[in-house]
Amino acid sequence: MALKSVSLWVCANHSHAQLGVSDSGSNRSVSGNLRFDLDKFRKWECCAVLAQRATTPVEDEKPLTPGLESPGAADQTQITETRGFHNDLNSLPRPLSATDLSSSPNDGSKVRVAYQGVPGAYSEAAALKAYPKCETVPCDEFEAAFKAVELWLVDKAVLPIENSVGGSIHRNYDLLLRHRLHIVGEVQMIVNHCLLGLPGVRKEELKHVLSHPQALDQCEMTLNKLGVVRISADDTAGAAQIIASDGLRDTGAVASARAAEIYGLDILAERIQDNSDNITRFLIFGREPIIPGTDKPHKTSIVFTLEEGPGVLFKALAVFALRGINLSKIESRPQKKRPLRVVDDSNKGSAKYFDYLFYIDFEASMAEPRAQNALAHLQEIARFLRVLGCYPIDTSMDK
Ligand SMILES: O=C(O)C(=O)C[C@]1(C(=O)O)C=C[C@@H](O)C=C1
Repeated sequence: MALKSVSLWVCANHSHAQLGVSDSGSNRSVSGNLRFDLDKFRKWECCAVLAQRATTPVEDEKPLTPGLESPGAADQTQITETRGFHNDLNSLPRPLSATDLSSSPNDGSKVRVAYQGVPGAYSEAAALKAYPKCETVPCDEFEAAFKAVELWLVDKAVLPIENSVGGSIHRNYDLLLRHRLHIVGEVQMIVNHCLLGLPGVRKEELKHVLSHPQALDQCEMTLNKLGVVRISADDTAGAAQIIASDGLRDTGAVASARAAEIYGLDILAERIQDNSDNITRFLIFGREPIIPGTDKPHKTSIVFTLEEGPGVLFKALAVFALRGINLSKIESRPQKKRPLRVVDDSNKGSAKYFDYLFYIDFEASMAEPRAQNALAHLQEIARFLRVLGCYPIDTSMDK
């Protein structure tokens, strides 16, 4: 079976997306129209070209069946013939559909996913929740995970963005502006912290507790009762690893039950978080935006800045209220006198000064006209506006 290199391209046009496949082996290319209104999505998401490489067994190619996308698509499909094209319908590739454009199968079996921390970190568990069969790739810092995606070392990165007790993790919002990645999904997870110690150690013997600062904050009351000194670590599982490798008998770690298993520690106490509903929301970042649908509830994340003046924020928020769009998150961050390097569409960075950055998550898909109209309206008011991503809402916690 001959393996040939196939490159897939999508080019958003005014009222639809042009989509094509070129096959370097036979030097032929096929293009067609994807019946999907990408026009406004493209404008906001800057998805002028989505490119992806695939290696496809040529014998597996299926016949081209115009009209797969929706009734009436057949009359819009064009086939461009180049050298070596033969008129055998059975050997033609089938048209790509919007679902083909997500670069991975649903179980994530071919996906490499970066996360910050070491094995056993909650971020790794979040990556496995999003892509159950993925290969997880530990990174020492958030930024390393962003770079790993940009450099094609991994396919995705899963990073924490907010916690129901600790609030937002702004560092990751800042990194989003500095890197040209897109939010392609979210994962919500109940985080049940355990107190871990070396085998045989009792919790009364502990003088110090080591963990990620967010985890220490989430267990404040329990740790106060224990009267231990808190020490910050890069991540929860990293804390467990240090205790195991350094044999620290007077030090415990706040980490997951899985970290206890991996590093051979005892679980001295379970569910030690102050709030039993301790939920962390993680975002999945990818190189290309996903094509938003309307088949399931979607969320769109944006960041914008406004001119100084009375009522400007009120006007900005009204663009959503007027269209009945629910906001699930709003956050402002002072940026005064702090230049932010923002990467533009040409991938060049420039230092910009903003008074405040406003981050909003709203519950609508960019495929919906009301969302497109709201953003068109917002752009009239905003000095800077970027769509960070449009992605399906993780409803698994609601069940
Ligand atoms: O340290 C970990 O295990 C992480 O995945 C990081 C992190 C965070 O940054 O919020 C993730 C979930 C918990 O809220 C605590 C820590």
